Amino acid sequence: MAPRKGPSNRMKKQGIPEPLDESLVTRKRKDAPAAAVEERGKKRRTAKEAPRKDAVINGSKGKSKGKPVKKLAPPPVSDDEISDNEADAIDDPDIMEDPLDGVNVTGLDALGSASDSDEADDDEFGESGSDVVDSDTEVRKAGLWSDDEDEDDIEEKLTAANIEGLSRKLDMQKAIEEAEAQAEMEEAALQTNIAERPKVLEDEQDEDGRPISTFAAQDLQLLRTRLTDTVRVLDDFKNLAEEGRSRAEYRAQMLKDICAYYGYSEFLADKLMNLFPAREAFAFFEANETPRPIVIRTNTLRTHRRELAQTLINRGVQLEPIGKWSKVGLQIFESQVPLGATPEYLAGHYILQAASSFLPVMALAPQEHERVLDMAAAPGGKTTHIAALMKNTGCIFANDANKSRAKGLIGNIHRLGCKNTIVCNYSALEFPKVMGGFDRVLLDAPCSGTGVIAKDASVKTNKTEADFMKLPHLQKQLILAAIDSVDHHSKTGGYLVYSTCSVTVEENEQVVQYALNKRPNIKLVETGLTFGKEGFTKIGGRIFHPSMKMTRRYYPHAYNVDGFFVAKFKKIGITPPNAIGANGPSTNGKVDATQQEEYVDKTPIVDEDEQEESDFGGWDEEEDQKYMERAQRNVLRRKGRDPKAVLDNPHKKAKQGQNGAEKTDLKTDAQASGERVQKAKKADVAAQGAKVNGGSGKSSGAESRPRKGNGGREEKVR
Ligand SMILES: C[S@@+](CC[C@H](N)C(=O)[O-])C[C@H]1O[C@@H](n2cnc3c(N)ncnc32)[C@H](O)[C@@H]1O
Repeated sequence: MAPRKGPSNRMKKQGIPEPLDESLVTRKRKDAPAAAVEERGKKRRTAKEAPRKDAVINGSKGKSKGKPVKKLAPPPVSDDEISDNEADAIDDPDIMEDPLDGVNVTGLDALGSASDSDEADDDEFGESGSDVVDSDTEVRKAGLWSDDEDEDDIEEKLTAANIEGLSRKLDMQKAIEEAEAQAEMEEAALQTNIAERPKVLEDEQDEDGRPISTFAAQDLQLLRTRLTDTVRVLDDFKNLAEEGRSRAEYRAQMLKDICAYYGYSEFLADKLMNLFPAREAFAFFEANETPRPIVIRTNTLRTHRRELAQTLINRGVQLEPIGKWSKVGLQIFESQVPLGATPEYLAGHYILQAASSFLPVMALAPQEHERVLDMAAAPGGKTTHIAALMKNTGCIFANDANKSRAKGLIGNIHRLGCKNTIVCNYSALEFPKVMGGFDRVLLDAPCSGTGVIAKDASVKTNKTEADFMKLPHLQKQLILAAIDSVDHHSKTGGYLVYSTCSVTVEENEQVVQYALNKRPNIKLVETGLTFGKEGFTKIGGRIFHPSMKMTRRYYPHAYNVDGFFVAKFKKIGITPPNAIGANGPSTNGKVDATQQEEYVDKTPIVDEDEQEESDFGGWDEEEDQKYMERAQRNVLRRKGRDPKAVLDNPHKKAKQGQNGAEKTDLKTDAQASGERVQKAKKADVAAQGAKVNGGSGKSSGAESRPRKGNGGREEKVR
């Protein structure tokens, strides 16, 4: 892969960033005009020309001066290379696939302290670990290497070994400061050049009433200027908007420019823009243009973080602890060796894992000797973290529906020395039927990957309305299966963590709300994570349960981590008999009298037709319907047909089947593929049911067996 141009976000310490400052924007689209490239080149040259501050670091000025900058190592071998056909719809946020690029720098802020459960005994860097970002040597030494005076010599050596990276860090800091100053000047000039109310909107409009742009989309500089102006206006509409112009017009302009500048489909850009105020939305899109830092997680089953850091530094890796919030993460600034092929990597001392992927496991907080289910586990970043936290005790069932990915999972489990883990290959929808009664369940759900666009830019254009119907539908089914796999009687646990690497409301709050609606026997609890934004309780006309505040959202522009969502539930009782779906722990020997009375429906959840509404209910079904209809109208419009004329056509209506299903070609792509998925799923479930039952082809019997606690009466099985 060609090296990235311009400084990378990887060099930034993970932490809460400065308020949006356009000067910090360093990376534009690859097709940016030559002027922009030239400008970046200048900045890089500035960085090189900036005087080094080696002496400030450790008094050994000149040590690294003149030392040829070695060619960087090839990209780390991804732990996720088995990912193949899943790539489209299912994103794996965990494994860093990008090559190391260029010099890496800048300060990390601690985002909070690691919870006790986060391998507390591995805190070799001490409390001051995060202070090492400071260029002051003394702080660095004390914080990074040890409090142990006997090890002064080693510390000295290590500090020297890391010196080149630190020196570059200072260079880069200086370059950034200069770039900031320059941008401030530009901004000031811009402010004086433009009228008080910037002229952003064109007078001409298209047939939809949207402004027509007078310059070509490839005029990126102009586009960017208009974008920042529009953001400014939306930020201070009262004072900056042109007279007679509405907020909607500015928003439409911004949407158009976001699509042109960053290359998003209008559909996705709109969805993402709706999550934030204009300024923050801009910061989000901007952050998606730069990769996140390379991070490795120390495998505490094999080594300690300090030991690992020492070894890697000796190999020419520049690194730092990730921040106070994790005691096992190391941020890599630069490496002379391929991180996916070092002896330590091969010996399983670490795994390349995105920082935000630590979070769901930290929230899960698995305890020693517990029984844990990781429902969608491949390639195993989180499973192996769970195993480490459990110190290889208890038992983890690591499941993934994708066989080839499950093979990679096995590879990682072996490499990292997890001995308490059993790998299985079911659709997680089957899980209450396969087995249940888990102390804790992690559902790191398949998702659209809108949190990892920096890693996979194809998400910008390849996600459709259909995806945002199919995926939430699957996620809703999975979360019910997950809940029903938890043992609410667990003495130590009874928890479920739901996570995605997506930032959309449909895949997060809506799924959580759905679970709360369908399972009154669960409640949201605090995640225990020390940073992260609260989940939405209200957005775009949707209202969620107040406890949604306890869920956590992570954004690239806010924390320099992949976009992520984490929710933690506690199961507080049996699933009531009228609940939709399954509930059925009985295989761990923990069945008691109460459970005997429990409604046990081990049927995989394949349909949601019969769902009742609740206080917050109604929105899921109606909402889905609304989207379906909108999608249908859009498809017709795209085909150049008038949706009103077609959809209200009595002839078409007459063609509808008895159940109201559309039998004409009016079905949207979304509907058609949704149905195909349902059919395939049913077939798959049937086949897997056969597999579970020894390949006899018979069902488990759950479908025909009278339900317990129901007076022998047959429950309706979907
Ligand atoms: C986000 S990735 C999981 C990443 C993993 N937890 C980790 O930390 O390495 C989602 C996974 O869900 C799996 N998956 C998709 N549908 C599934 C289903 N119905 N049952 C189980 N796993 C499924 C995919 O194969 C994919 O590996």
